Amino acid sequence: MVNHGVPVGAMDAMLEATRRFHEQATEEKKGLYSGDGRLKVRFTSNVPTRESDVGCWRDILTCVFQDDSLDPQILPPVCRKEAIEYVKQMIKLRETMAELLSEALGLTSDYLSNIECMKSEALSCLYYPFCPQPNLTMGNAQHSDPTFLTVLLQDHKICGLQIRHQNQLVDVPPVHGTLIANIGDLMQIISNDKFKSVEHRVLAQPIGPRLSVACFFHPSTNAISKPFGTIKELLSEKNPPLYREFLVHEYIAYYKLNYGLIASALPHYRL
Ligand SMILES: O=C(O)CCC(=O)C(=O)O
Ligand SMILES: [Fe+2]
Repeated sequence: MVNHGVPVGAMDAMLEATRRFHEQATEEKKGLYSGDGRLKVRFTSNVPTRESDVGCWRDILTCVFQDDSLDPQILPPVCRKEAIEYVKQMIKLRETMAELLSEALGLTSDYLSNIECMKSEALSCLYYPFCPQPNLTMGNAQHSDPTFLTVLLQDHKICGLQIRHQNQLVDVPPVHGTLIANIGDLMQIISNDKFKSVEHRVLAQPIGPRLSVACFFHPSTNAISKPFGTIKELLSEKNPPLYREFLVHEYIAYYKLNYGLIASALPHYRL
């Protein structure tokens, strides 16, 4: 868990703003309801569209800050100020994390920043309502994130998040004022398995609502159009690439198509 100076006030305000958005009347939210992943701001709910889809017990407000920016006017007024401030803090944290992760890989500290693999943020403001039959569903099916890095802010009153550790699912009890940094699949690929993405899930529960805000870091517009592959500097005769090159949007499309059916798209890209 890390917190490099993100004010606790900005974190609490973001969770409260998430609650405010979701607890509005349906009339207020329905204009943003859409399954069109190209929209920068959209509201989605638990509606599987195919028979094989896994439905999850939660609603999501997604706000995409492509290249670190988003027109404030399209953000819902009930959470506009808080989301802008929170993303500002996430960008600062991203800069620190990019340096630390570059150095941990034995690269120059500006390496990950230069390849712009985390230069955009998709803020996912999650609301898991009270569930009357929690044994029949999940809050979030088991998965690893198809991102480079995820910074997760979770409700400090209600548990539910579990990660897979040594083949067992273990609870991650929330601690007020802390954030969780999860390596995503795409970082695992470019680091040639030096960093490992973490599988996790969220239980549906007979208490609620549980709130969380995930900040998914993905590439800049410039970087996202080209294929990514293992960082060349990490390769040698003894360390051949373990994965084939990938286009980020293809990776995400494969992940979405199989959400809930497989935990990770990594094996699909393994050489
Ligand atoms: O709500 C949480 O704590 C986790 C959410 C999550 O894993 C995701 O949205 O990818
Ligand atoms: Fe996740």
